[in-house]
Amino acid sequence: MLQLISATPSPYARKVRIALAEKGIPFELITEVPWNSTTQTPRHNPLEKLPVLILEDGSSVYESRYILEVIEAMWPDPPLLPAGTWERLAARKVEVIADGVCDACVLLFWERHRAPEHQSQEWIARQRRKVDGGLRALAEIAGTRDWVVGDRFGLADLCTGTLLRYLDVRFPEHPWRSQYPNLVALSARLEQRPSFAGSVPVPQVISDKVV
Ligand SMILES: N[C@@H](CCC(=O)N[C@@H](CS(=O)(=O)O)C(=O)NCC(=O)O)C(=O)O
Repeated sequence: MLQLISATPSPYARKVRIALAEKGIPFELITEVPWNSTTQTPRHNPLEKLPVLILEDGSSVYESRYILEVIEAMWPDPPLLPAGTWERLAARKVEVIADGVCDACVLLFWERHRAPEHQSQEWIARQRRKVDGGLRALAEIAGTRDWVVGDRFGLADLCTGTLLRYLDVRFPEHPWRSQYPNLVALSARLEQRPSFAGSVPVPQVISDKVV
């Protein structure tokens, strides 16, 4: 059976969990804390990051964007990408923005884990700008349409939804809910999907010293 190495707060792993669930593909969920020395992740990804999709032949696929491409190629129906070239590229651009905001959140999270005297306020401000700028761009793209790109659920919704709920876990004080009512409505709609309801992110316990 397919296996997915995941972590409870991971927005990147949630992207894959949702994609597999939307396509009805059964898989074994292996929940890890990649920050602890006990993690198995490095055995399957030389970059030591999850998510990692372990295929039936034991080979491993990593990097969420690439994992989703492999899933789309192996199990094309229902498609998560629009058929038209430019709509497909528009969905990929939304993934770039959403992943970039998640990346900035991760950097912010770890900077704040440093002792106060070692935290760089300039670095924190820089990551915060990326989060704010990315959210602004996503709110503009999403508008008040039912779906972020195209006329049905797809990759752009999957990435935007996972990012928004991740903010609640890693950046709960961010005012996006008061800034972007259209994103609040989109998130609420997406979280009602069984694929989202079955993969709600929660914080994890990190026992090792990471930074
Ligand atoms: N670009 C990667 C990012 C994956 C990533 O950063 N994963 C984190 C876990 S989480 O932040 O998603 O919860 C990780 O494994 N980090 C371990 C490490 O960076 O060594 C993807 O999209 O898959």
